Amino acid sequence: MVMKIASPEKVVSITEKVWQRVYGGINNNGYYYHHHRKHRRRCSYESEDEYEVEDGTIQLMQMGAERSKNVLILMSDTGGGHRASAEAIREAFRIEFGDEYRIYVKDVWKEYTGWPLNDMERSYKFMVKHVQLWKVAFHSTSPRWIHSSYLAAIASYYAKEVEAGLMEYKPDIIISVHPLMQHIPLSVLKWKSLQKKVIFVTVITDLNTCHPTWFHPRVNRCYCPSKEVAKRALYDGLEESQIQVFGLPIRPSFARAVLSKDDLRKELELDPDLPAVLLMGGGEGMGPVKKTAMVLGESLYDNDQGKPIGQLIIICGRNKALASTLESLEWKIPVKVRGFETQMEKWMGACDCIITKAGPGTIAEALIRGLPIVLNDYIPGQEKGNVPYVVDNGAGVFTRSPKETARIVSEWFSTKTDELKRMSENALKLAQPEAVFDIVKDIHELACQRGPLANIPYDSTSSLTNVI
Ligand SMILES: CCCCC/C=C\C/C=C\CCCCCCCC(=O)OC[C@H](CO[C@@H]1O[C@H](CO)[C@H](O)[C@H](O)[C@H]1O)OC(=O)CCCCCCC/C=C\C/C=C\CCCCC
Ligand SMILES: O=c1ccn([C@@H]2O[C@H](COP(=O)(O)OP(=O)(O)O)[C@@H](O)[C@H]2O)c(=O)[nH]1
Repeated sequence: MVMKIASPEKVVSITEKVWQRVYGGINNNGYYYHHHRKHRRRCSYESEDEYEVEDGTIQLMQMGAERSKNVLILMSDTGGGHRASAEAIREAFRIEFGDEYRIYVKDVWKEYTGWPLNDMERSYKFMVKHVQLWKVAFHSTSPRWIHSSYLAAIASYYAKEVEAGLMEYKPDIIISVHPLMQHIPLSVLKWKSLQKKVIFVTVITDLNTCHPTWFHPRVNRCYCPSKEVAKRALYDGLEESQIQVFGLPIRPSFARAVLSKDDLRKELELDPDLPAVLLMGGGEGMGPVKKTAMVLGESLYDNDQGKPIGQLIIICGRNKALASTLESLEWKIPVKVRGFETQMEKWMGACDCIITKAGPGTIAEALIRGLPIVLNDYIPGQEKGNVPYVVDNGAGVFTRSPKETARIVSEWFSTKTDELKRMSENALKLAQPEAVFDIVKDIHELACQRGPLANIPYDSTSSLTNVI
């Protein structure tokens, strides 16, 4: 590309200003712009004419266009699914766009605000342990006037803190992967007149019966993992143009890695021949894991032949008490007890079926690996609809009874191998491994449509109040 530049001195001084504004100085390599053109997907709004320096303004805009865009992903560790989706998005951005985007995954509430926002993990754990309490909280906050007024009050109370938290990362794009992270940041952006400058999208991580706090009419996009969720979004007042249905974002290691079961079993030190069932309960090791493990320990042992017909892998997530209890037990069959695992794709890839509570992340991952699913529990509200999603599509069964669970798995491993195979095929039909890539590409399109990066007036002190 040929650029028409008024004078080198002028370019350097303007460039310095831009870099100072954006990063607080010139970049390390002394590069200004179009040094990263190798990437095929860069926004294509640059043209020869646009580089012509009529005045400083155009030049400033183009420099801005060539810096990395800052993407802030808002999440909270209420369960393991929001972080898993946030990490999936970060990784997909890296794979697709290299250093064109700089990604921050943050729980801004926890870092910057006070009670109750900074304590959601604990409150959520407490409420789902007392499941009736959660049920009441979920359903009583569903009407829009209730949650909107509640969240508006919190937004005004913590406006300064939220503003500081958001501005710290100077986001060009904000992605929320949490149901309680639409209203408050969007209110703050509105108050600061930044709504037209910062792209705000929601990536919903519930497959069906999600809470209406996910749907905010002022988002640029709302990515729904299923048609059912998209219908709810429309019903709640979002426009069709705001909605995209790609699937639930799952870590690219699930979608892209080619894994051989034999190799994985060797690597994970599992029995190479015995069919394997994976038992888990989300990131927190919730649900009837212990009881189910104990019954399975008996039913996967063939007393007549005096040998096991299957092996059991139990992933307890962050539930350390569960892991240590299970480790202390004696087993007749091969059993592996693990804590929080970071390479879930390997454990799932080594197994033949899975038993889990109806967590959307685990379900979507299991579908990609073609694992038939026994759902043994669900959290009322947001996880309830995941049960028909799996069962009606023939990818699994639901039972709360550990005995029934053990019977089903024993049959899958002995007399009903055909059923196991059929369900595995149905699971693969439902899987959407490319969803996370479709989502980041669509966000990239939005960024391109927005044109060269706006000079968002983020001040290095991280508070906007000084500059607007
Ligand atoms: C007028 C009477 C009102 C009575 C309300 C009673 C109490 C209010 C207290 C709490 C509000 C509860 C919020 C309900 C909306 C939650 C929306 C939702 O779907 O949340 C789900 C997430 C967890 O994510 C899910 O995890 C699952 C697995 O575990 C699974 O992965 C699923 O896919 C995920 O979506 O829940 C939360 O994050 C809940 C956080 C709980 C915060 C409690 C804070 C309590 C104190 C005050 C409330 C402050 C802010 C909330 C504002 C509530 C307004 C909606
Ligand atoms: O040891 C573990 C246990 C769980 N997970 C991941 O945590 C997420 C759990 O999300 P889900 O929506 O199933 O349930 P939640 O934990 O939110 O209740 C899934 O991506 C799991 O693969 C993980 O990475 N390591």
